[in-house]
Amino acid sequence: MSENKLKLRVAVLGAGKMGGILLQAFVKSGLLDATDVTATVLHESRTEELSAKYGVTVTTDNVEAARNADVILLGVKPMFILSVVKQIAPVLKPGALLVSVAASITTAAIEGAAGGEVAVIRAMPNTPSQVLAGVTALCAGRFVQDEQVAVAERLFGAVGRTVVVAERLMNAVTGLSGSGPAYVFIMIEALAEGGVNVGLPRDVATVLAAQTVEGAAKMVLETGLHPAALKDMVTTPNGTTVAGILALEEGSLRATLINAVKRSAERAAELAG
Ligand SMILES: NC(=O)C1=CN([C@@H]2O[C@H](COP(=O)(O)OP(=O)(O)OC[C@H]3O[C@@H](n4cnc5c(N)ncnc54)[C@H](OP(=O)(O)O)[C@@H]3O)[C@@H](O)[C@H]2O)C=CC1
Ligand SMILES: O=C(O)[C@@H]1CCC=N1
Repeated sequence: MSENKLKLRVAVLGAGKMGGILLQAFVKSGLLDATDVTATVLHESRTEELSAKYGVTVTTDNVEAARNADVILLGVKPMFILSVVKQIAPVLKPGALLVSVAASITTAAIEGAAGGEVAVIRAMPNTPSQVLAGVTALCAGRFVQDEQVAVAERLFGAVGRTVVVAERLMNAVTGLSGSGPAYVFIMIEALAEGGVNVGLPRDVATVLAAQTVEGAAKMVLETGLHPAALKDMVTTPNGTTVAGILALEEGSLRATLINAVKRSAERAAELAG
């Protein structure tokens, strides 16, 4: 594993839900040593508990955390990101790479806040990174070298899949895979509820629902077949599945999911201000 390590110092500024998941996953995947990672949060009262939880130093001092870092992962909410970048700009090492996971905020806005020719990569990861099954879209700002894109691909590649997209597509990515785990959790919860409704114990129903979602997703990714072709393989003429599909169509599941992605992407565009 050690030959696969990334020997870089990483500061995670804003180790909340997404930042915390990523830093733990980078260490869990073996890519980073915990000793090479520092993290910050806003509230001093949380630092001790989070240091113990994450196994890395956690403080409230963004400037000290950023000072020696090769990669600075910005995990604060979109509305705070530019003020954090302005705060750390004076201490950035030459060649330091800023990686923002904030929805909506452009690389140009972050470059502007940094006040110079700073390398900025915008990333949109998702929470399944916690179990190394995430997917992250990346796009590079104007001052990013190819090797820095490769570093970001190694970081996020260690916790799932990566895709590189044009920056104008990042809000669309946010609407699909950034927010998407929440939609799927709701679907799993609802499928399990359906199982309970027809007599299954809840724990069994939840395992059946979650494993069915994982298995179906794997078939799409591993066979390369169109999802509709895989759906047809399940659907026996005059059988049970087509009866269930009729209920889905009556409930407009497709239109509802299409709308969910659209509304989330629109909200990402709105948050950019
Ligand atoms: N949650 C998700 O699934 C995803 C989130 N994102 C992006 O990740 C970012 C964070 O979202 P999320 O993790 O959900 O939110 P959280 O509120 O869980 O995390 C934000 C963290 O930032 C910390 N923070 C706030 N201000 C500062 C500051 N000035 N300096 C240092 N740390 C600070 C907070 O500290 P404290 O804990 O003390 O309050 C908190 O830990 C957002 O920009 C979001 O768009 C991207 C992809 C997916
Ligand atoms: O809800 C949000 O704004 C963040 C961005 C993508 C997922 N969570």
